[in-house]
Amino acid sequence: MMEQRKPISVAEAIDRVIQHAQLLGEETVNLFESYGRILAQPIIAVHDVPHFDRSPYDGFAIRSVDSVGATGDKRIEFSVVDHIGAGIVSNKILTQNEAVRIMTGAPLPSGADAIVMFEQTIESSDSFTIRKPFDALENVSLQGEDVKEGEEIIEVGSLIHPGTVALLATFGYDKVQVAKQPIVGILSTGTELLDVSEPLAPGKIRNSNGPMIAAQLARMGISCKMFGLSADNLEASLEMVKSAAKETDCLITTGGVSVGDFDFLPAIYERLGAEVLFNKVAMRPGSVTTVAVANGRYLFGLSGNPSACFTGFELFVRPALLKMMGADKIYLPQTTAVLAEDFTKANPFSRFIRAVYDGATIRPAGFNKSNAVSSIARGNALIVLPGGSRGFTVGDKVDVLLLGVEEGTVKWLL
Ligand SMILES: Nc1nc2c(c(=O)[nH]1)N[C@H]1C(S)=C(S)[C@@H](COP(=O)(O)OP(=O)(O)OC[C@H]3O[C@@H](n4cnc5c(N)ncnc54)[C@H](O)[C@@H]3O)O[C@H]1N2
Ligand code: MOO
Ligand SMILES: [Mg+2]
Repeated sequence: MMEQRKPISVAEAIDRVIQHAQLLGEETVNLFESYGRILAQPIIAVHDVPHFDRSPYDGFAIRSVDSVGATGDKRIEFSVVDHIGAGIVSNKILTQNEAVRIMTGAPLPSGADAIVMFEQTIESSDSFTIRKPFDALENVSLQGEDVKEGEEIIEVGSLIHPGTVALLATFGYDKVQVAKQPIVGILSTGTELLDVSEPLAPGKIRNSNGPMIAAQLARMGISCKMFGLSADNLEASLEMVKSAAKETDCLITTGGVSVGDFDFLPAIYERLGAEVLFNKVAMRPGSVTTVAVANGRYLFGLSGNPSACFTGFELFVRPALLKMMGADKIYLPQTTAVLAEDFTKANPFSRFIRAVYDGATIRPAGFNKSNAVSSIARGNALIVLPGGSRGFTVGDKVDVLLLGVEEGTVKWLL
């Protein structure tokens, strides 16, 4: 008789998965290769930024005391004693009514404490006049105004994005300590599967899950080992899973996890002596998603149905891999949006609907069954409807999970 599987909630399933994440350790990479990695050391300011007082404008550096009393009728004149651009240090010490012609980014000369913009002067050959007094430190970019030495600016576990790279460069990190990345394998099971380049044949379909998961990993900056295809044969699949698992921290299989006569993953987990964390989740699609652990390695048994496979990756594989790298934000970004289309179907389980989100409203991305591939391609987000609900209509506020931000919008919205 067929085993009865007991569904657990999505939250419980995610919890069980991430509890088994083992940290992978650290490595050093070049700054130029650090984008997208997880920071393994905090960024602590090793000096003030900027580390000297500087001019934020093109103009003249003056002593503010010399500008006292300046008006439109009683302009005060300064004589220009030096001329510097960014990167040059003036060796002049300003005395009464002297000024240095100074460009944006250049250090304030000794004695100077204010900057007059070109636009605030009337210039002659070696002098200029001003029509208003300047306060001490007026128009000065002060040492440490951006960052103070010793400040912790970015925490361990942060994703390195272009701004992080700029900060690392500022402090002279040409090498960066980052978390090691997991070695992830992908094995697509199914006698019906053809390689992408093969011509269609009766009853056969091309393997779309394997390349899709490789791209989902690539979106996280993680590469993978492709173990190809495995026909539905218990002994052969068992050998492939065994040898692939040996080479990986995390092996993702697709297909063969349900209750069919040729669904061999449950038997494979048993033969491996793997601990099955769950084999039924109260969600659609992806209810048969199975996660097991053997010898400290993850075995993700994602459903063969493309939409279920996609969703299983985003909900379970993604946070597990991020946790292995010590990342601090392991879950998909969430928001709420207004439904732009009725969704009246009942939701006995939590439902994840591939959807198109435009920054305000959201609508299902077309044909939305578990076996759909077109809606994964059209969608950029997932609508999340709670189990036990039904009858959502236009205008209802719904929960949304965002899936990557590679793509922009068609229109400028502000
Ligand atoms: N009696 C029951 N039947 C089914 C149940 C159930 O509870 N009782 N669950 C259904 C649900 S829900 C899903 S989802 C599927 C899951 O099936 P498997 O994970 O075992 O996957 P397969 O049977 O191998 O394939 C399902 C489907 O997906 C296609 N497929 C498989 N691999 C790929 C691939 N790499 N690329 C593209 N498409 C793939 C495959 O041809 C099948 O059409 O089971 C239901 N049945
Ligand atoms: O696991 Mo199935 O995707 O619930 O449709
Ligand atoms: Mg099956």
